[in-house]
Amino acid sequence: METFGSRLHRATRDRGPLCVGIDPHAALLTRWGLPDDVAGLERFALTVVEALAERVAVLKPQSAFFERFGSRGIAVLESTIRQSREAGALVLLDVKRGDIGSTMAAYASAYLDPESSLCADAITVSPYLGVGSLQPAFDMAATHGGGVFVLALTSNPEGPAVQHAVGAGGRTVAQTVIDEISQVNVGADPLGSLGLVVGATIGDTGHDLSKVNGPLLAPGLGAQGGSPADLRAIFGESLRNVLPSYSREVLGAGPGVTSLQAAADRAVDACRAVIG
Ligand SMILES: O=c1ccn([C@@H]2O[C@H](COP(=O)(O)O)[C@@H](O)[C@H]2O)c(=O)[nH]1
Repeated sequence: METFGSRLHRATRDRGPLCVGIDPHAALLTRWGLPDDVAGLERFALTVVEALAERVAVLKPQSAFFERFGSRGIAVLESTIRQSREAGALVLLDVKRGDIGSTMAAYASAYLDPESSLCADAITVSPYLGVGSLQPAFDMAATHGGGVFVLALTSNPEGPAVQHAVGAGGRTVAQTVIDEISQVNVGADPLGSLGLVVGATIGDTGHDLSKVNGPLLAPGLGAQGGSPADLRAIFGESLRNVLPSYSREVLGAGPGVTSLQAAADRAVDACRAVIG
């Protein structure tokens, strides 16, 4: 079985280093001329899939925008995941789960077990209950060739108050998360399957990402003010492992399929110019 790290490495080599978020904001539905209801949600999500799933390496549905429509929104999320994967994109479900280990095992079944209708290639998780509490998700990912992206240095301005706090050992909370994930990825080739989320807006914080040997998801590009040029200062020599992520910047080009494709092409070209 091919690991997620290997599949992601191949996808970004073949399609370019780009993740596009599927974030059906109410404002975007309106801008696309769609109703803010389940029918609008479905049209929006499946238009993005039609435009981009055969084109970009990774699609990242934001679960919150589907959950807000209840069970019918979840049904749209299921079909969005399934159709994206069938068309060849890797699906990173941005769901930011994190809980005590026994509950985490249920989340892992929901999102990383191929038997589940919500199974994605990878998910985002929060390490706030301790990186060790995420072990059931790491185990499920390893068993089925999935991936897990752990929040480390998030793109929002509130993040540093927690993530830059220094613990008893003199390391920041974020560096502790980075180091624990780095240990799991030791020796993985070409890339580990455990990734980190490091925002494109954070600037040079002095955190050491050099040993991660796993994918570094960089949200915050475009709408939040980050640009591909900012990635160099944040990631330094780890730049080759960065997966830049845009949502509103690309989605704002819709509803036309060709306009969405052109926006994604512009984004991947800008990222390639920095990452290679
Ligand atoms: O640190 C983080 C972690 C996740 N996100 C998510 O990425 C997208 C960003 O959307 P844009 O429209 O490109 O701003 C969104 O789903 C966030 O929940 C993040 O922004 N920062």
